[in-house]
Amino acid sequence: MIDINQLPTIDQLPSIETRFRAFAGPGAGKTTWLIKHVKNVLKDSKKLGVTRRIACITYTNIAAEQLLSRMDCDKSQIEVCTIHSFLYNNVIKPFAHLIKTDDDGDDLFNVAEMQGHEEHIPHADRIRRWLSTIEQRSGKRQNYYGYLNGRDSKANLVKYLGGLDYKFDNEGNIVLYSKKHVNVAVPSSNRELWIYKKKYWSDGVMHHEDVLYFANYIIRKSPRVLDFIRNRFPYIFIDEFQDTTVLQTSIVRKIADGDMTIGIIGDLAQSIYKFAGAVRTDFENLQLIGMGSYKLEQNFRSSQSIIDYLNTLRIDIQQRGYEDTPAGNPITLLVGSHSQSYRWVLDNISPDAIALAPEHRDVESIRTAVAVEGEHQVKKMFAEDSNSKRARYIHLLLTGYRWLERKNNKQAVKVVSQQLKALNPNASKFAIQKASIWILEELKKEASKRLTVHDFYLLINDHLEKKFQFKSHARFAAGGAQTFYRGCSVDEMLPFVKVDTQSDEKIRTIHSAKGTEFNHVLVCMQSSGDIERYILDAKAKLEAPSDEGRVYYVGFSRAKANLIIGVPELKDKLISALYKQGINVVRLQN
Ligand SMILES: Nc1ncnc2c1ncn2[C@@H]1O[C@H](COP(=O)(O)OP(=O)(O)OP(=O)(O)O)[C@@H](O)[C@H]1O
Repeated sequence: MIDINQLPTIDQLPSIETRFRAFAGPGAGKTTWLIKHVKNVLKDSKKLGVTRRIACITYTNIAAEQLLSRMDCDKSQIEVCTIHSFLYNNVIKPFAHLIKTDDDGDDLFNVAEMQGHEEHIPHADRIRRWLSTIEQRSGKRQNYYGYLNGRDSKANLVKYLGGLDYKFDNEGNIVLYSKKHVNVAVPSSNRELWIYKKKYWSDGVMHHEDVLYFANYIIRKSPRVLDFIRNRFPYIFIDEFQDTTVLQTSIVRKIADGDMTIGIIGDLAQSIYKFAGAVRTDFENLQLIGMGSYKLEQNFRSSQSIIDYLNTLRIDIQQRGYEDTPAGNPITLLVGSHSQSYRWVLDNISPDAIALAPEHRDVESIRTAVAVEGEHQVKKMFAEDSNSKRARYIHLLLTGYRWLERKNNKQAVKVVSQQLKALNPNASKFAIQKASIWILEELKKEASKRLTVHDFYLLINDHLEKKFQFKSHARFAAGGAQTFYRGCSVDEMLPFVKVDTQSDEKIRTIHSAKGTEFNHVLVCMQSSGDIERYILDAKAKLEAPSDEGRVYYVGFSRAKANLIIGVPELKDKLISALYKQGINVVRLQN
C-alpha cells in the first residue's frame, strides 16, 4: 500500500510538462487543483493550438458536467468529457472504417448506421433473434425460447445481458463476461455472447461498454491512431482515476507510451464502482515512464471534527484542515428508523440537510416517509391537470430553465425547442430557437418568477401566438387545473422541477452524491453490524476488495459542517468505542 503521507505535495510539481499521479483524500481540492493546473497549461504551454487541445477526462456524465461548469476560463482549447465520449469522438468516429470488418474480413460493425453510443438495454427482438441463431448453429433444439416464456427466466436473462462487459483473460485476449450474477443457467459461453453483441452491431448500435472494446480494437489494428491522439491532445488529465477499468487503464497506458503529458488524480478510498468493473488497484499500481507521485494533504471541505473523524477511518493518509477550518460540531449517531432520523435532522440541525443511503430501497422508503407537502408540487400538477400534455409542456419549459441555472445553455434550449417543435412541426429551426431563447430569458426575470404558473403560461402563449404565430396547448377552463395553476407561482414550482433526478434530490444514494458536498449530511447505515464493520473496523474495510466500507466513507466525507449518522439499532457495548472515535450516540424515542 502506498503511504500517501510520505509523498511530495502537488505544489512541488516541477513543470506543466511533468507527468503526475496525484493521491488525495476527500475535499482535498483535487478537482479545484486540476482546474488551476489546466489554466496554467493554457497560459504557459507552447504546444496548444486550434487542433491541439487539453483533454480533461472523468468517468460519469454528472462529474463531467460539474467539471465543465467549474472551469471558469476560455474552454475553446479544452475538451471536458467522459472517457467514453473521448474515445468515441477521437478514436471511433474518425477511424470507424477500421471496425467495418474483423480480422477475417467478415462484417463486424454496421458503420453506416452508427449513431453514437447508448446504454445497454437488452432488446426483446434481438434476444429472440440471438437465441434462434445459437439454436440453429448448435444444430439441436435447446429450447432456448423457454427463457422468453417464463417471467423469471426472462428477467434473469435480461439482467445478465444488461451486465455484459469486457475483460482480459489469462492470455491477454478480450472476452465478454457479465457483471450481474444470476441464479439460473443462461447461454453464457463467449461464442454465444459475441453472437448476441453482433445482433446489435449489425444494426449499427454501439453500447457504452462497446466504446472501450472498439477503441482498443482500432488501436490494436492501427497503432498510428495513438500518434493522432497524442498530436491532438498533448495534455491528457484524468480525474477520479480510482474508478478506472482494466480496458480503460490499458488504453491509457498505450496513449501514454509516447510523447505527451499525462496526469491522473484520484482517491483510493473513494473507489465505489466495482460493480461497474472498476479496479482500484490499477490506480495504485500504474507506473508510466517519467511519472511522479504526489499528494494533496489538506481537506478544505469539512470542519475539523469531521476531518478528525475521517482520519480515524483510514491509514494511508492523514488529512489536515487549513488556517480557517472551523472546529465544528461532534459527529452524532442517531439510533432510530431512517425516516425518524431524517426528521430529527431536519428539525434539529437544518431543513436543508441531505440524507444519503447506500441502497435505492432505503432512499425510497425515507422519501415516502418524510415527503413534505411542497415536494409534491410537480406530482400535484400532473394529478390536477387532466390535460397531461399541457402539464408535461409546462414542466419541460421549467426544466429548460433549470438547465439554464446550471449553466448548460445548450441543454436548456434543446429541452424547450423540443416542446415548441412538437407543437409546430413546420416552423423553421431559427424561429424555434429564437422563441426558446425568449422563453428562457423571460424565466430569468424576477417579475416572471413571481407570476402564478397560470399567468406565466398565458403570457407565453400570447407572445408565441402574436410574435411567432406558434400554436400552444389549450388554455385553462374553470376547474381543478385552473385552481392549482392560479395558486402556485413559478418560483414555488421551480425547486421541485428536477433536471436530473439524482443530483437535485435531498434524499439520495451515496453513489449519486459522489463529487458533491453539502453543509449537513445524514448518512443512513443499515445495522449495528455495519457500524462495527465500517466505522470501528474501517481501516481494514477501506482496503478490502468489496466497496461497502468505501461507499460509507464517500457518504461521510460529503459533509461540510454537520455529519450525522443514522442506524436502526445499536448494541450498547459499542457506545464507548464510538465515543472514542468522536461520535455521540442519541437514541430516538419511538
Ligand atoms: N486551495 C483551496 N483553498 C480553499 N478552498 C478550496 C481549495 N481547494 C478546494 N477548495 C474547496 O474545497 C471543497 C472541495 O474541493 P474539491 O471538490 O475540488 O475537492 P475534491 O478533492 O475533488 O473532493 P472529493 O474527491 O471529495 O469529491 C470545495 O468547496 C472547494 O471550493
